[in-house]
Amino acid sequence: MARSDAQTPMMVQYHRLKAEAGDALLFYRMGDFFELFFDDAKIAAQCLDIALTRRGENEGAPIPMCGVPAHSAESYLARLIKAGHRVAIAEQTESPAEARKARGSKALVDRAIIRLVTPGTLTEETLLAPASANWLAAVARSGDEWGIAAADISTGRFELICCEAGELGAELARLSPAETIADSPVPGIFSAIGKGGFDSLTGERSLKAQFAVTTLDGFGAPGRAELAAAGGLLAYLAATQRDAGLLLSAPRRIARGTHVAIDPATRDSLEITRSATGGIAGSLLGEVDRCVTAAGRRLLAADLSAPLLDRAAIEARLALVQFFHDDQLRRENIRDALKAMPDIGRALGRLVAGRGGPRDLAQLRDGLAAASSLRKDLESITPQPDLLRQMLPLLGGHAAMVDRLRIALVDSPPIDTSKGGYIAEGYDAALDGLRAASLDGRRAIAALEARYRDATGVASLKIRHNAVLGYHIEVAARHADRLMAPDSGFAHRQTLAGVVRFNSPDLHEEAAKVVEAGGHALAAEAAHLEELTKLAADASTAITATADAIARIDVAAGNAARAAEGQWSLPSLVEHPCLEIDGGRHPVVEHALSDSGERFIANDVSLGPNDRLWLITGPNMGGKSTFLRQCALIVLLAQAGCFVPAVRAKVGLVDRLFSRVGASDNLARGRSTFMVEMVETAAILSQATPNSLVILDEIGRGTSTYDGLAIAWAVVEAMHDEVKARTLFATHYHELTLLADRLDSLSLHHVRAREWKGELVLLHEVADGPADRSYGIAVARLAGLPPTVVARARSVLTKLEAGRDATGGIAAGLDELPLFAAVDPEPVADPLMDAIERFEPDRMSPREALDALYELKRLAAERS
Ligand SMILES: Nc1ncnc2c1ncn2[C@@H]1O[C@H](COP(=O)(O)OP(=O)(O)OP(=O)(O)O)[C@@H](O)[C@H]1O
Repeated sequence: MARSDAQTPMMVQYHRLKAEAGDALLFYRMGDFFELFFDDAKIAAQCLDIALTRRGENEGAPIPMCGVPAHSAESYLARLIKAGHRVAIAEQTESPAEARKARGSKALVDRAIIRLVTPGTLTEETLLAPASANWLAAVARSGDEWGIAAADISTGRFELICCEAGELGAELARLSPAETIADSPVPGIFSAIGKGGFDSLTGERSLKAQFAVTTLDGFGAPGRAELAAAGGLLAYLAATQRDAGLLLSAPRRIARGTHVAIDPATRDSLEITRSATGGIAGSLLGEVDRCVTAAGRRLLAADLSAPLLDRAAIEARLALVQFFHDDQLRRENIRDALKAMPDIGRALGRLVAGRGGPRDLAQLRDGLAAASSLRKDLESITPQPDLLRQMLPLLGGHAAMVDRLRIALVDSPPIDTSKGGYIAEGYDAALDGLRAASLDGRRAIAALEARYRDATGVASLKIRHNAVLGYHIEVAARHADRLMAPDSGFAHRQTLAGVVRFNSPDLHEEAAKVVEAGGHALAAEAAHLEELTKLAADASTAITATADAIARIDVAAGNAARAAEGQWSLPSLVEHPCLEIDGGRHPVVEHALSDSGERFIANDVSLGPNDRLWLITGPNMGGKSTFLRQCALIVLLAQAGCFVPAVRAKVGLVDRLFSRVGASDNLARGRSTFMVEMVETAAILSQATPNSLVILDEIGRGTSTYDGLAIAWAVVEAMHDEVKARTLFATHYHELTLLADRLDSLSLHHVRAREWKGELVLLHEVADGPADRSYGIAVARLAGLPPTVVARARSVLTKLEAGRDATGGIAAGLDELPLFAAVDPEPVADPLMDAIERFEPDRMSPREALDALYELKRLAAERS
């Protein structure tokens, strides 16, 4: 793409803009199209499945080109962004006529990049998923602290988060950003490079400027890492949005300890907002969601992604759910009212970004009016839960704006604003006058048409309008002679196959009136649109608060509906570490079973200080994994402020939630399955606290039996003696049940099964005590393993069991092993210390001493 001397001025301009766009695809506006050239064209043509053509030459080679119509560019943009591209939009900043006037007849139209469209900076309805937040996250580091600044400019949410390196993954996983940026790649996190500004001083300055404040104390005095991240974020937003406005609420500082820490592996394993296959269907979110607004769905996803730690805050949410749960009629009335509400948060986002239109204003008008009547409905009900009482005032207060929008806008404004017609009659007398003049002119033109038909005797004569000729008279070619006569009063304009077009002084005069009045009317409407948009933007804080309150009511009413539908119950929360669930169910598995006409068996759990580790054995397919996960999901739902699928649940608040499945396939991350399992287990052992809930499903199964059992054994001991978290541990290693004799707070449980007339019956019931047998071969038979193989397996098993009985099995003597805590930790190899001990300075030449120094530096670097 090097420039050649023979480049046209247009190509020179193109290359300048492309250099500015960097790795973004350049949409280069040419008339009614956005064109892409060179490699950009090849990428876009393939991604969009559109024709790749050629245009002119560059250095002797044809230039690949493809284009998309400007009026439908959004749908193409959506596909490119979804495929992971960024797009720079280069618009014409003057009309061809202006260019000619300013710089001569051959002047090139000026173009400039007006916006960089990236996944994290979208505001258009067509580019966003209605039910998902669209976060842009900037990550920065200061010393040992990491900061995240995250903004969703489609609704204005803005968060600042401070965390340690180990928590960064969990915090980002909570947000699940559409785009993550940093000033250099962050290990373990896929991040694009931002546009600079990642330092705390810039961050402080930019925040103060953005919110027009002189101190950041009002924002909770963010630390250096958060400020640096905010600096990077605001610089990126400025670079991508250019001159567009920015909807940003004051930053909410997410203090440490606000949310239950849930790392990415646990999120995947519990399928919280996304199922293993990637969609919402089959996830917890999909199963809980009964919201009727998109904003409600976004809030519910955020709630489930970040369960709370503060009991009062959770109970406030629960009280609101109960308020709707207890009165079905009230709930359904409110949900009906909510259903009709437009997404005012996102409409506001578009308006503030300068990409909104009269339709967005109409959405504000209708949404804010509906919010105010919702307030009236709710106000009349007593008693009200605290959260509702706090939110009610936020639903109103927009009467003046609603009134103004009501009189200013037509009922349902057109999508295409280029022809006007969105400002209502009676709002502006001058506009009405212009419209009347334009209408009079058009009437006069219609009258002219009738007059000319009479005068010429051509009944098919028409007065038409097009972009090139404006108003003109058109007759079929065979009648043209009558108008061609020099004294006819008509002036010839154009002859086409079949028709001939004319002008006349009267028509010219009337047309000028119409065009002038129409142009002025359009300009007047545009001015009103701008003014009304500003009015909305100025009230953005209050409108956002209304949007948030509506979403919270929708989430609570939806959860109440879900609870009523599935007989879910109000959980009780306590501060001490316990977990008591009667009749708990796994909502997703229950749903799947009911679809196939089967019944889910509810199960109980009871963990407390003296019984905090349950070791669960039982056959494959017996329901161990389901039981483990349902316990975690019930805790998660409870702390998110939702009712839970159980008859009764008492939840001691959990600070961290961990869920690990042994040797799950994770080749995508480039590690062996067993390695992943061990890395994740190590993370739990180092991060879980006595207030955590840990779920370990067949840890240790990814290696040889001896190694696996040894690891599982040691992990159980460590969980019990050191970590002391509430733990559910499912295993096939029956040998682990020996631990029950030694570990006081460990108890044995199993999922029940029976063999009946040679058939295995899985009861899916969790009962006390160890499983009597593993039933592995019976399950294999159930799965259709050939009878010969099953028979052979049985005889091998009999032999193995005989050997086990004779020797005491692979765990023989393990119960006499001293406790984990009493075992000396394995000495850790330290090459640096080894080297220091090996060197003998008295025997070294200066050269050897220098080499030794270099080696020490190298070893020290490896260690850090
Ligand atoms: N409580 C239950 N009631 C009814 N059916 C259940 C229940 N729990 C599990 N199931 C059914 O059993 C299947 C297997 O459950 P799950 O995966 O939990 O078993 P598992 O014991 O963990 O098996 P494995 O040891 O092979 O991993 C589920 O897909 C579901 O269809």
